Parts: sequence; structure tokens; C-alpha cells
Amino acid sequence: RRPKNFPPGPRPLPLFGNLLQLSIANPMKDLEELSKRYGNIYSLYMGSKAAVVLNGFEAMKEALVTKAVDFAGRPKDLMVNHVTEGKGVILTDYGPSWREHRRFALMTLRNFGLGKQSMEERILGEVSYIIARLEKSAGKPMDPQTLFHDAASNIICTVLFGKRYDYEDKFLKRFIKLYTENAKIANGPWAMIYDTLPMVRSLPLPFKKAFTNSAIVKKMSRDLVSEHKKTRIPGEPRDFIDCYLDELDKVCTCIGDDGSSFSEDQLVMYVLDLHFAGTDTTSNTLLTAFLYLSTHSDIQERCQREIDEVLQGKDQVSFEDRHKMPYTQAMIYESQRIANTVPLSVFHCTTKDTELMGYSIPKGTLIIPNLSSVLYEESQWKFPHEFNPENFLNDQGQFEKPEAFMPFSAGPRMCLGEGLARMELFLILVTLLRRFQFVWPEDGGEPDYTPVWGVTLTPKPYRMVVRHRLKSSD
Ligand code: HEM
Repeated sequence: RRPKNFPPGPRPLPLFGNLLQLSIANPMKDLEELSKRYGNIYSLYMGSKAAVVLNGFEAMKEALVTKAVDFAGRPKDLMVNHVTEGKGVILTDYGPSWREHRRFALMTLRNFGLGKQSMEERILGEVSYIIARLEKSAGKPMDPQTLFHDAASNIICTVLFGKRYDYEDKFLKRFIKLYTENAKIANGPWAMIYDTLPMVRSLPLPFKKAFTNSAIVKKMSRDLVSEHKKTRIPGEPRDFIDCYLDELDKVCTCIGDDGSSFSEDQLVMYVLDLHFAGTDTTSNTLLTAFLYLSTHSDIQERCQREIDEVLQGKDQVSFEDRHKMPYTQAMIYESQRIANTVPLSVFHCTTKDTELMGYSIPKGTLIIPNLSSVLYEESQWKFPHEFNPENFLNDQGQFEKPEAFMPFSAGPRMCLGEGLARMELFLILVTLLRRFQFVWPEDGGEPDYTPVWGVTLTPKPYRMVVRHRLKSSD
């Protein structure tokens, strides 16, 4: 039975809750239908666990921004919590450990050059490898699927481990494969069954694969930490791992082990969190951008004209140039909006009894922020259902970001890698568009824009033809 004044929703069945009323292969359509029937805030049951789904800008803003702390928790008893053993930052509940680790990551990313020249150099350095790979395929159709995952992974690897890997490197390939598999399992049918029916959790069902994958990547991360411990010079950090080990030295000598949330086990998981969050998101956004650019040549050419004009006489683009490229900026934001890369965000949880738009929501309720309902909300966008940079341009043709642009979510749990992602998307897209033309192959058939469902949405595999725009001497 629903608590008093709880948001309405479909009647749950004993044991299963509302599981059988949702398509477990991809529940997005069902969630949309339910909001048409019950309004922007409605409830669902996963077994006996109550969940509230947030839809639309108003509800999202009131929950995540206005009532920020009330909605800043993370749920505890889901498959993803068990896979990550409650460590790291993404799935850690609101509290001192989350706060300390979040602050540490933001500070370390900044010190490693976020917003400064050195992070730009890292990204532009990686772009030169992307160019080399594209050069090899010039004139022929190529599948960009792994290229952008490899590149995004390498950028975050240079920050975390101080090194990049060759695109053919077995370590890199394995790391990414295990992650991308888990990103699909974590929101997939077997995770839903695991989350709804605790009695099946010990059975040898397909969700076990997520645990096996996770054990392998944890071992890989632990090995990297051990290697760093052997080669580091305390006080002279080379990368994120060294910074964390320095911090660990400080807390051990100052206040002893207890008192601090920093530990080597946390570090192992933290590295994995950041690597995963920094790879699958940026790469899927890039894949979506190139899917739309290669099928919308008018938009691609308009960006190229603007880029050519602004970068005339310059060797390479800098992040500052974005202010002079309103149309290209708008195209990048529009790619993010249409990509809808993390459609249900990361699930939240209420940290206390609270109210939302007149409903009462008890402490500990699972909160599902349906970000796609905001990114495609008809009242918020000029062209909600088409790929159109005009969504981010005002009447004077200047770049303008509507408040409903929330692919990174909002409030205290908002993506902590936004700055890095933004810089990557701009530098990679501008450099590649300046140099190459991306064309949908003649034998490519009708483009299919429907993404593959998961924690992150991935475009279906596609091919594009890469053609040179400039001669290499230009
Ligand atoms: C286009 C790229 C990206 C998108 C669309 C994206 C989106 C998101 C979203 C929707 C969340 C959930 C926020 C919430 O729970 O309310 C999130 C969290 C997070 N993201 Fe990103 N992200 C991107 C890139 C990155 C990068 C490059 C990093 C790595 C530095 C990163 C690190 C994180 C972390 C650590 C969290 C958890 C924050 C917390 O729980 O406090 N993300 N991201």
C-alpha cells in the first residue's frame, strides 16, 4: 500500500511490484506513458521497494536544485551497489565519504590542468592519434565505434595513471570491453530482476557476469595502484593515483586511519568510477554527434565554415575559441541533448522525509530522475524532436543555453566531470571537422537513430566515410 499522500502510480503486484508492467528490455517508452497517465511525479514498486520517477524540468529542478540535500542520497540495495561494494564516489550515499572524495576529485582535476593549458594539451595530444587513425581510413567507410571509446579512455587514463595506451593495446581493449558490458547489464533486464527479487540473487543467473567483470577490473586497478606505490616519489605526484596516495600519507600521519574516509580500497574503486564515468559518456556523445553530422551535411558544413573563419592562420584550436563559434557550440550542445547519454541519470534516494510538488516522500525512497523527459520536453525546446542547433541560438544568432539543458543532471550530485567532458567534446569535434568531412556511405541504408539501451545510450553500430578537407600541408 502506498504511504499517505505518496505520488500515484500503477497498482503493484505482490512480490513483483510493477516489474511485469515495464518492458525490462527498455522501459523508456513505458515510463513516458506512465507520466502521461499519472503526471510528472509518479511512483513505481520494484518488488516491495518504492521508487518515485521525476519527469519534466519543473519537478527535476525542485527536487535536485531547490531541495538539493533532501534528494542527494544514493540507494543502497541495488545490483550496482553490490557490484561496487559501496566504494568510490558515484554510488556512495550522501555523507562525509562522498563529500571528501568529490571535493578531492574536483580539486585534483583542476590542479592537473582542468581549465588550464595542460588539460587542453592532453586532449589535443590524443586528438592527433584520432587523426592518424582516421587518415588510415580516409576515403573508405569506417566504423567509429571503438575509436572514440579508446580516445576518451586515454584522456582520462593520462589523468588517472599518467599514461596513454596504444589503440591496439590489450589492457585498454579489455578494460573498455568489461566496462561497456557492465554499462549495459546495470540497467538491463537481469539487473531489474536482481533489484526486484532478492531471493534470486544467489542463483547462477546472467547478472553474475557483472560481478565477474567487476572483479577483473578491480584486479587491474589494484595492480596499477601497486605499481604506483613502488615507483612514486611522495610529494611529487605524477597523476591522480599519486595525489591520492599523498593524501593517504597525510591522513595516516595526522589523524590515524579511523577519522578519514580515504583508503586504498576506496582508491581502487574510485579509479574505476572515474575511468568508467569519463569514457562511456563522452565517447557515446561523440558517436551520436558524428552519426547526426554525417547525415545532416548542411549543419556540418555550416560548422566547418565557422571553424575555418575563426581558426584562419592558427595551427590548432583552443578552448577559448568556443566563444567565437556560436553555431558550432550550439551544434555540440544539441548533440548532447539529442544523445541523451545518461537517460535516467544515476538513481538518487531521499535523505530525509520531504515534500515535492505537494506530495510527501519518505526518507529512503528511490528516486529515478528521467533526464530524457527534460531534454525532449515539448514546452522547453523550439525543436524538441529534431537535431537542430537552433535550440541553442537566440534571435540574434548568439549561443544561449536553456535551463532545461541537463545532460549532466543538476544539484550537488551533478556530474563532476562536466568541465573535462565539455573541453573534450569541443576540442575533438572542432579539430576533426576542420580537417575532415564525414559522409553517410552510399550503401549505408536509412540511418537508424534509435540507440541501444543501457545506463548510457549507445548509437547502433554505423559506418561513415571520412574524406580530407585540407591537404596535409595546409
Ligand atoms: C558527455 C559526458 C558526460 C555526461 C553526459 C555525464 C553525465 C553524468 C550524469 C547524468 C551523472 C549523474 C548525476 C546525478 O546523479 O545527479 C554523472 C555523474 C558523475 N560523472 Fe559524469 N558525465 C559525463 C562525463 C564525465 C566525465 C568525463 C567524468 C570524469 C571525470 C565524469 C564523472 C562523473 C562522476 C564521478 C559522477 C558522480 C558524481 C556524484 O555522485 O557526486 N563524468 N555524470
